[in-house]
Amino acid sequence: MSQPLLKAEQISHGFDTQLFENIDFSLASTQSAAIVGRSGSGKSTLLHIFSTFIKPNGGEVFLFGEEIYAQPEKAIEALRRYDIGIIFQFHYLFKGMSALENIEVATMLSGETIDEGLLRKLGIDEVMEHKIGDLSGGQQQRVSIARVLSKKPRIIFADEPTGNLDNETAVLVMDVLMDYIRSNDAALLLVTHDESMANRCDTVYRLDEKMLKEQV
Ligand SMILES: Nc1ncnc2c1ncn2[C@@H]1O[C@H](COP(=O)(O)OP(=O)(O)OP(=O)(O)O)[C@@H](O)[C@H]1O
Repeated sequence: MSQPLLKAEQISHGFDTQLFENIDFSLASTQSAAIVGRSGSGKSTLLHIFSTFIKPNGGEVFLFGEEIYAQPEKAIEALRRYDIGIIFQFHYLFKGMSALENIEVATMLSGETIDEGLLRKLGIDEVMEHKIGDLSGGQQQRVSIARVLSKKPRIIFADEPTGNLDNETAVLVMDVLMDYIRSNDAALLLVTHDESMANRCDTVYRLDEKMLKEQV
């Protein structure tokens, strides 16, 4: 098998109390994985650790073969800009700008072009000229997903990407994410409370009692 895009070894972390200990994880290209678990178990924290945002108290995280937290901040910023796609609960769209301008910011920074087909698939092609502040929460969520995919990341980290969406739109967004990783040799790591979305991934892990266990 090819080298994993993401590999984590012996990850331990906590704030006031220890959240998890000695977690090993890996994800190869075209693979998808979901992390489920009760609220407060540390799923989002683990996702932040895997995606360059929190240096763990113990262990190492390798993205594309390089240990993230051993690299200078500039290299970490370049990873965020070009190679990883982040769909988090609070999507960082510029409210005063149009949907199109928001996506253009990402494509200009990464040197990619906007994929019109993707906008159509997400059902947002007709709201591209609208200001973000005039769109519904679900539309904003889909603009933020289009923005992430338009920069052609090699790995996508998503925290409740379908949280704001009705079931039909959630299914559509999962279809788009799955198509994307297959056709771009990318990978998807998802944190969700929605078991039906989790079950669409190749592997589902449960974070429980400080451990990450594959759910069978
Ligand atoms: N920066 C921080 N400083 C202190 N405590 C934090 C910080 N971030 C998270 N925590 C705490 O760590 C615990 C785990 O939080 P986290 O958001 O990772 O859980 P989660 O499993 O994703 O929860 P949910 O399913 O509700 O989103 C919580 O008790 C939270 O309050």
